Amino acid sequence: MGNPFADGSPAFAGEASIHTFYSEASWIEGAAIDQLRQVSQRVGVRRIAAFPDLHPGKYGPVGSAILATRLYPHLIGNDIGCGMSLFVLDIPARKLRLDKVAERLKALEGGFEGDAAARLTAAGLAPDLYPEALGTIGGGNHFCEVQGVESVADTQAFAALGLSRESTLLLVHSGSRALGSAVFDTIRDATDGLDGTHERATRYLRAHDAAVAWARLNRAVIAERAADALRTGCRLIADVPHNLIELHEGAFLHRKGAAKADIPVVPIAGSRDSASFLVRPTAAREDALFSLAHGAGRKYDRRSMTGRVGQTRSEREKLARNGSGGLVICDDRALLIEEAPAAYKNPLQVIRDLEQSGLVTTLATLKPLVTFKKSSPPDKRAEGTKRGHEKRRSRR
Ligand SMILES: Nc1nc2c(ncn2[C@@H]2O[C@H](COP(=O)(O)O)[C@@H](O)[C@H]2O)c(=O)[nH]1
Ligand SMILES: [Mn+2]
Repeated sequence: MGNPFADGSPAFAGEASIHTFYSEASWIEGAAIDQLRQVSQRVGVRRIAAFPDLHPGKYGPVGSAILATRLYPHLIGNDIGCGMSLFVLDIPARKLRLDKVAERLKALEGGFEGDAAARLTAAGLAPDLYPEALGTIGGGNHFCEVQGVESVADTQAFAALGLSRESTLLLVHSGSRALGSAVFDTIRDATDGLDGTHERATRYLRAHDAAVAWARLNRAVIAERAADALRTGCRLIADVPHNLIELHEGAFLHRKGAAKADIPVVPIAGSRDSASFLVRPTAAREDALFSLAHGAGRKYDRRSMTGRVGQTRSEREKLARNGSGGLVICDDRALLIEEAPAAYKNPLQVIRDLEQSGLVTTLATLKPLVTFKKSSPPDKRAEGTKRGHEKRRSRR
């Protein structure tokens, strides 16, 4: 894999500088580098930071932060506000029986039975803003994962967060569900981006901000539901969105699969069969556009996973477990294959590159114990989304 920007120095293509934070050892697809170049040549794009989880996306590079004087909703796509929230559960890992945890987490399959409208209102959102979807994980690679602590690199900093080797963590990856898609639908024709002063841009940004807040609340409700199912409590350690737009020095900072790094600690996901990490962003890094890798990043796209793994029954059975005895709950065979650990890059290399670039120090390495992935048949998924859109449209 060619890596023309491996030294971390800016390369210029068009007007924009591209800073990369990955080494030659990282797996970077040529198609992702092509996307970086294309974005760098777009009107108003000033600076780009690209991380070791970089991979090609539908509308642009995933694993990158892009500063532009023009607004590009397509760089973010439909899952506005998607992110990772890390919680600590009020139960030590040694007390967990994984088969029981797996059984109980199946409660996440259904909808949230609490007062969604009240939760939305309390979060400053309209009570009728997709209450039916609140607290649900969604498909794709969204997940809710119970994790143990594999090792602690900075005991003091870890303890300051109220965490120890004994802790049980819960990592929730989800976004704004059908709300984000509906917001994106309103702007889908704006493939050349928008002038930020235009009224359409203002309207999009208002709806975008609501979707970001909705996604954050969604992760919190998912965590509460998981903790309830496990008959315990939970406390937030960090909520870190990785698909969003923020204002930065009068320009638009687009993060697509790039974690916000201007917060104290950031979870970086691996896969359901590899380590995830809790890191501390080192300092305000303007060159990295105050961002970090958000995960391992895809090595193979979903479609190309079919045929690569899960060919035999025993291979499929293996996919429902991880290498260290952890469990995976996913009754959708296609999803199990599309999201197999082999679909992802090596998260250790991602962390090595971030550390070597001076962007993070690692606090702890976390290991997957039970991974819950939402799985409803594809026809139901499409139906749910369509229904959501129609409902919103009729309200407008
Ligand atoms: N700990 C786990 N990490 C996972 C799992 N499935 C995917 N992943 C990681 O999350 C990011 C999310 O990517 P996004 O672009 O869709 O936001 C991905 O890069 C993987 O590293 C899992 O089951 N457990
Ligand atoms: Mn995501």
